[in-house]
Amino acid sequence: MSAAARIDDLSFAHPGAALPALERVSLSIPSGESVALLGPSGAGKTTLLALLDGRLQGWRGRVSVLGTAFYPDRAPPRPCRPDTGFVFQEFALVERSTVLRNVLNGRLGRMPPLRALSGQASAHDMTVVRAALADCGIADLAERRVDSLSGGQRQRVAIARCLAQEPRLILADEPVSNLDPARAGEILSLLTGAARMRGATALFSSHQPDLARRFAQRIIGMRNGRIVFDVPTSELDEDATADLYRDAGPMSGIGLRAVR
Ligand SMILES: Nc1ncnc2c1ncn2[C@@H]1O[C@H](COP(=O)(O)OP(=O)(O)OP(=O)(O)O)[C@@H](O)[C@H]1O
Repeated sequence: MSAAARIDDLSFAHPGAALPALERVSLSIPSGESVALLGPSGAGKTTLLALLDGRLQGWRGRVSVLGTAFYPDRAPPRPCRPDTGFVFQEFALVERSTVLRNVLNGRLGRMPPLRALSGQASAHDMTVVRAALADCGIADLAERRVDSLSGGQRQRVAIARCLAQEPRLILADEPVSNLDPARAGEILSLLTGAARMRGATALFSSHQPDLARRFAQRIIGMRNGRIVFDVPTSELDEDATADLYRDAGPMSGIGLRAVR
């Protein structure tokens, strides 16, 4: 199977940071699979996702995403950007705008520049947006303002916006850490199911090994900026997972963020 993303011997330190956030990382994300990134706070999960999203510069090593090589001194070429979608933990929605408008924003990267500037959606854009709303179970919320929605509904909007972009690679940074366990399962089921239906690859980070096991076909464990294991879910070892979080300190708690 071809790789949706490939990283070879990559190291990266955030500007001004004393220690590298990623150290000698090599991995390959198989095309069409759902893959989970596990690891305590500060392990480097967010940094790895930002790298694959083309937002980091100044790294050492080799990176290619969906067959396009990235370079450490420049942003990825514009035409390949809409192929990667990102779902943020904090949703990153326009709160005072409607659900429909937010999901339509996912189409902007697919529109010709002039149409994107004027926000004029084509009939095809609307068809894709309506399908994304329906797949995420929020068609009936289309005209509601985002600031009137619950956390679970907001995350559905964020996923619908990402799907409207028609990405081939979906990156999600702790997409369920703000949700209760039942909602968290629903949202991960939605995210990985929608990716599968579209033949897209999904890579999501999580602090919850049980959810990673349920929804990922492959699990990558990280600690201190390094990959500790990278295995099919069926081969995930309980002890290896426990070791990942052992003595990780108070920063490893679910939902806690590293100090930036
Ligand atoms: N903007 C930044 N500037 C300096 N250091 C940073 C920055 N962002 C992250 N770091 C550091 O890089 C390391 C990796 O952080 P990262 O956020 O990638 O970890 P994480 O595994 O995603 O953690 P969490 O689970 O808390 O989100 C940490 O030591 C963190 O403090």
